[in-house]
Amino acid sequence: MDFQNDFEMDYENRIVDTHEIPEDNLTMDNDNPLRPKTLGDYIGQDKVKENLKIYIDAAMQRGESLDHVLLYGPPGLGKTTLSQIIANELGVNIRITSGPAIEKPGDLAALLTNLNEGDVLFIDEIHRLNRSVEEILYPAMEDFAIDIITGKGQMAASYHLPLPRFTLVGATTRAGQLTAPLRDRFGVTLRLELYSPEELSTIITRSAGILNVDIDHDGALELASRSRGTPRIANRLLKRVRDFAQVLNNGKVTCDIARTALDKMEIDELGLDQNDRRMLESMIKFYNGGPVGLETLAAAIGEEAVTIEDVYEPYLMQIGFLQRTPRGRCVTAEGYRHLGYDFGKSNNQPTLFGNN
Ligand SMILES: Nc1ncnc2c1ncn2[C@@H]1O[C@H](COP(=O)(O)OP(=O)(O)OP(=O)(O)O)[C@@H](O)[C@H]1O
Ligand SMILES: [Mg+2]
Repeated sequence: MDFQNDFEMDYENRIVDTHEIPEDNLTMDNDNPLRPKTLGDYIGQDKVKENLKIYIDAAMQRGESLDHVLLYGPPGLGKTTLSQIIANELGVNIRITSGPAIEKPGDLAALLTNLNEGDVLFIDEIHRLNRSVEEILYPAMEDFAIDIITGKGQMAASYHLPLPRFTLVGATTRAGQLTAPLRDRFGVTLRLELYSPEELSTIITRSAGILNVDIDHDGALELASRSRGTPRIANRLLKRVRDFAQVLNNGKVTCDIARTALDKMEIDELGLDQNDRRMLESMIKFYNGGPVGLETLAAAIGEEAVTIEDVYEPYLMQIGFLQRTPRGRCVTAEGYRHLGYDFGKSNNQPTLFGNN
């Protein structure tokens, strides 16, 4: 069966991709004005905020550094933002790096020895640290010290280097890929959830205020309900819809304008774009709705398995269109209906032109 080409997708310009793209940051210095700076400005994630506030207050009252914090959840939900808020609330500096950027143990040693007492070291994609670097991190996190070995053979010498008491904030989309020794060294583990449309509409209204965009309540809610539970997408859609509003409606974003713009961008009323629909459709047409294994599915639609897991699945599962079973992924009856197919019928043809 040669359907590979039919299902090649346009990933490069996928507006609902949850990963960061340069235009998400409005300024070159990475100081995105849409990023809330305090816990009070950070919308949603109430459980996470409540707990974090207590840990931060307690640490500050004792005059100690905050325990190491692990943040996990799908891309674009606010892990980087939250790490900056943590440093801000603690009144300390933050150093930002990522797992793949730290290549050698020496790179990490340099970062650690340059920290001040109480500082936050943020390591994004911490599941991608290499082994030799990770091993330096264990004693650094636990004993606030590292052992550095210089020279070789008889000339080798080991130095025990004490470090300031710092707070490591690690972020990952996949907590399951962290090694057990690393995971165990975090005192606080917080899981970020997809946002509700109401929360996203508050985020959109706040961002619109910062960007000077005139948007009404229904316009914000319409954008919110198509943002896949993800603030990064909500902000991105707002910027695109602003252009339509400017040309078609004197700059005012209403429900109608939001709808027109999103329809033109082929993002349906639930936030699914062509890629989501094609993935579900290929599962229905070629695998009878599943179960189909992740790798098979990835090959069929010409996409990486990790992207399917990180980007497509969290939202499709959240809205109940996709299920993960031990034998593979399945499209649910709801998913069939949304795409306009009959559930439980083989050799499926769309009943109508779909529901969208
Ligand atoms: N709770 C929130 N309230 C308001 N805006 C938010 C919130 N969370 C995230 N944002 C906005 O969403 C954007 C993306 O957030 P952020 O970069 O922190 O995501 P992330 O979880 O670090 O993603 P990644 O996993 O891709 O690094 C930010 O620029 C910010 O404007
Ligand atoms: Mg980030």
